Amino acid sequence: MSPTIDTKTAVQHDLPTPDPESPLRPRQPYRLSTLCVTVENPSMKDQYGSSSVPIYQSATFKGVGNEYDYSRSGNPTRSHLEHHIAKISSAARAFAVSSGMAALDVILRLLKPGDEVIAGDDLYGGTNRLLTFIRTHVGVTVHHVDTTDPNAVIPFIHPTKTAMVLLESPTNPLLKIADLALISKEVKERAPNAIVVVDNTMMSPYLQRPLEHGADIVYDSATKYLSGHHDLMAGLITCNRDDLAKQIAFTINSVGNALTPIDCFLLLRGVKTMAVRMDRQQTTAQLVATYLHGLGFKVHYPGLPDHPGRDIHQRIADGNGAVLSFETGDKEMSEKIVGGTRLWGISVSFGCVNSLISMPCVMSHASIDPATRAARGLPEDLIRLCVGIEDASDLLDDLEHALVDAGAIALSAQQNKYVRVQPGHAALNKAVEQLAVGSSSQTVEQEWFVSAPGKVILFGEHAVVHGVTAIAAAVDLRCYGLVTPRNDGKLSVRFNDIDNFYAEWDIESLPWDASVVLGHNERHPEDLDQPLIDALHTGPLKELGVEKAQARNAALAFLYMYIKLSSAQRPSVHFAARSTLPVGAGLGSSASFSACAATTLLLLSERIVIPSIPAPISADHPHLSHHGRYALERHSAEEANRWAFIAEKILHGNPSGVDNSVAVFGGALTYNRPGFGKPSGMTSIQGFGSLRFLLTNSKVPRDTKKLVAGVGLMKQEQPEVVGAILDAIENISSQAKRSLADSSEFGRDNLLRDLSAMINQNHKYLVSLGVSHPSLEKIREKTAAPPYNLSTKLTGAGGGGCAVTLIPDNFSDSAMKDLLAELSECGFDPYLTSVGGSGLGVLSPYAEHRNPSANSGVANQGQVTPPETPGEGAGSPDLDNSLRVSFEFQPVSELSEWASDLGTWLYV
Ligand SMILES: Nc1ncnc2c1ncn2[C@@H]1O[C@H](COP(=O)(O)OP(=O)(O)OP(=O)(O)O)[C@@H](O)[C@H]1O
Ligand SMILES: C[C@@](O)(CCO)CC(=O)[O-]
Repeated sequence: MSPTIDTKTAVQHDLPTPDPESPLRPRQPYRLSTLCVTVENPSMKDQYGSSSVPIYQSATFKGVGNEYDYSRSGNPTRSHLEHHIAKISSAARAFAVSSGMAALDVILRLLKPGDEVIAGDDLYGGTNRLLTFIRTHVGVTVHHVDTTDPNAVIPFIHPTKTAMVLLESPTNPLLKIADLALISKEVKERAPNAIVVVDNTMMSPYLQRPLEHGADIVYDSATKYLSGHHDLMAGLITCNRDDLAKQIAFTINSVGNALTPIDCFLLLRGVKTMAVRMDRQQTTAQLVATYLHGLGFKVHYPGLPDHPGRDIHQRIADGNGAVLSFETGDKEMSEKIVGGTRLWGISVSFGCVNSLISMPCVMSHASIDPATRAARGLPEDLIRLCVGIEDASDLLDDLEHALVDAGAIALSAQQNKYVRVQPGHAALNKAVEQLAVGSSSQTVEQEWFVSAPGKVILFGEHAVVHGVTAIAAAVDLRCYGLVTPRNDGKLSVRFNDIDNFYAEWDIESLPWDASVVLGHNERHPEDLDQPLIDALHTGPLKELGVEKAQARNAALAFLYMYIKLSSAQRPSVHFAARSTLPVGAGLGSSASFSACAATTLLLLSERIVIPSIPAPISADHPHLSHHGRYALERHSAEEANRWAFIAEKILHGNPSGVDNSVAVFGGALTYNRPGFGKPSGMTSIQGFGSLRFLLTNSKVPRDTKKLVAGVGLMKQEQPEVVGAILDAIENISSQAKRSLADSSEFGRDNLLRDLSAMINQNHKYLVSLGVSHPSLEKIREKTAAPPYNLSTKLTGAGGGGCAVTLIPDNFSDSAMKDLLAELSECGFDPYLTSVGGSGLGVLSPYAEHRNPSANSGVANQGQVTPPETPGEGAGSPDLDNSLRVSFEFQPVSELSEWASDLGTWLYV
């Protein structure tokens, strides 16, 4: 028969040491976190077995000679609490009073006139105030000494006069450590009648139990960690000595400051979660202390390796607590930081589940006069942080914002992190970010060369703006972006493809003040910063007339991102963009331009970084597999895509995001815009790469922004008609997605036949949306005519631009030649393209990856014209080694080959 456990007997076992279950396997005493949550008092069983201690909200109790008669003297809820507190404090007796100060008051009433008290010099302001009162009103002498140094205490210990030594460890707010054990021992030896009293509020019994280290009385402001929610005031006194307990009980009863029943209940409830709260709070406190310390602030926290007294603390306490303080070196700056946080509440006190920030000298310690504060080494600029249970990242983020806003830290481009701004430079704040060697903009040493593909949309253009699935793929035509240092305080751009446009600006003349500054890790909000756009139009772009709309828009997108991404460094650079794509022809030139501009600026501001070169697996194993594909990290690609989308918003008005996603991620994908109540994002399609397409540029200029807006208006005016068209296009995209996914089962011929039919169908719907053009219809007509019999649709925004024609596998070379000739005769530009290639790429910055034999100089020297604008590029320190001239003057037909010859490209 298996042994049965007599639960009734088990329940009656007193805590914390239940009887052993067997002599061979003795049970351990419960750990403190178990004790905290286990509120049981075997001698006070509840008559109904209530799970939580009832509130005996009664001033009096009936009867004579019973245990309770009047709540000032005793109350059952309070007895429960006191029993529980004694249990978790290694104490024989505990008393609950109305506040921490009430607890100290009760303790100080043990003193008589003529007694001497030794107290710390870094005490809580309230403690200090009460000590001053008893000094002046009771005739007690108080010696304030540095209790963190036992040698400073010893000379003040008088064998008969010293009646009390008042200690606190760690001290508040400087977190100084007192060796409670050593001082208790010294006091006992030198003044046997003196009592050692410890204020344990900073630690709570969970982390430190000074009675175990020789203290006679310990008190806690239970308003702090014990209750944990700043919803009650309470003080606790614990001791192991009967004589002291009797006197304390007498005082509490006489004075009438015992804790009320409801507060006893709340406090008991709080204590149950104390261990989990404190664990979380001190873990985060360690992170915060490490963060501030890493920035270069003087931080006071026993968890830091260089904290004085750390070893002593570790011997006495079980943790470092959740209060820390740090110095900024400037009181005004500290005030700004304290006022600048949102999550950290400005409040006195500590120990709450919510994080608090304060300046002790103007708040909790304001009752100590400034001279005394100075004498005790309490810095006026000290900020105290009391860490709560919020998400650590949110707390750090909030603090970082406040530090940045107050000018206490600034972004270091070299180190790619925030660093402390030395006090005195604080007033420069924003300017500090611009501080550079010799000029207000930062010196840049490196060139960055990037590229991104254009795209062809096979199904779903326009409809994708309104939530329909689009299917698109990267084409083998790309935009290239090159950023070159100038270092003369100027910023310049050249857009070769747009009338060889060139402009330059003094960096300081840019409208910095119009921009809402983003933190280093902060995302751009969904909406564009319209005041910045307006300021760019009326400022740096003012000179450009309406006829330069294309260049104006491209410059606007670039300057907008430059201001948003570079406000900390303001690098003096030249940005050049060139494309092998036709600009404004529906092949996503704007998205690939946007991806290039965004990526160069992200690299310059070090918001994205190129991963270090992996060690070769073996001498003959190449560093980079897949021709550099997947060498750029996913999160860098996502960041580049987010910023490319911002630029697209400037260029396009209401982009769906499909173009920039293809420009960054490459390949072929289905794309759904978020915000339409269905799954959004992209999925890659494998079968697309084998398809052949002919792209024919009608060369009819059009404006994507206007075309997209036109469809939007039509949808507003005829919601049902447009809604039905959108549904039909969704059907086509979904079917195409399935066919492409199943192409192996489905059969190649069937796939091509189906796709052809869907291309024709999709085009018809685009015609009904009003985005075709006679030139596009002519291309369709030519390609559909015998002997070609091909299917063609507009691609991209339509209204002109390009048409895409699907080329079946069996389409002969001679037919292709004829078709190309025919289209060219009509004045169109046909391109045979392959799709599904790489997305965003960065020319590897590592010397090992550069091709030493590459002709980085100008191809076909004879054809090259040197820069026309006098002085243009004068700021470039080292044009000989720069790619700039070669890049800008390379014939477009050779651009792609020249770029790939330069070295290894790292792709998304
Ligand atoms: N190489 C480039 N240099 C500078 N700006 C460029 C370049 N390529 C594109 N742009 C900018 O993008 C604009 C073209 O965007 P638009 O959306 O009209 O065409 P697209 O992106 O080629 O077509 P779609 O969006 O239909 O695919 C240009 O007017 C210019 O502002
Ligand atoms: C017309 C459109 O669908 C494609 C432009 O290339 C617009 C967009 O998706 O942003």
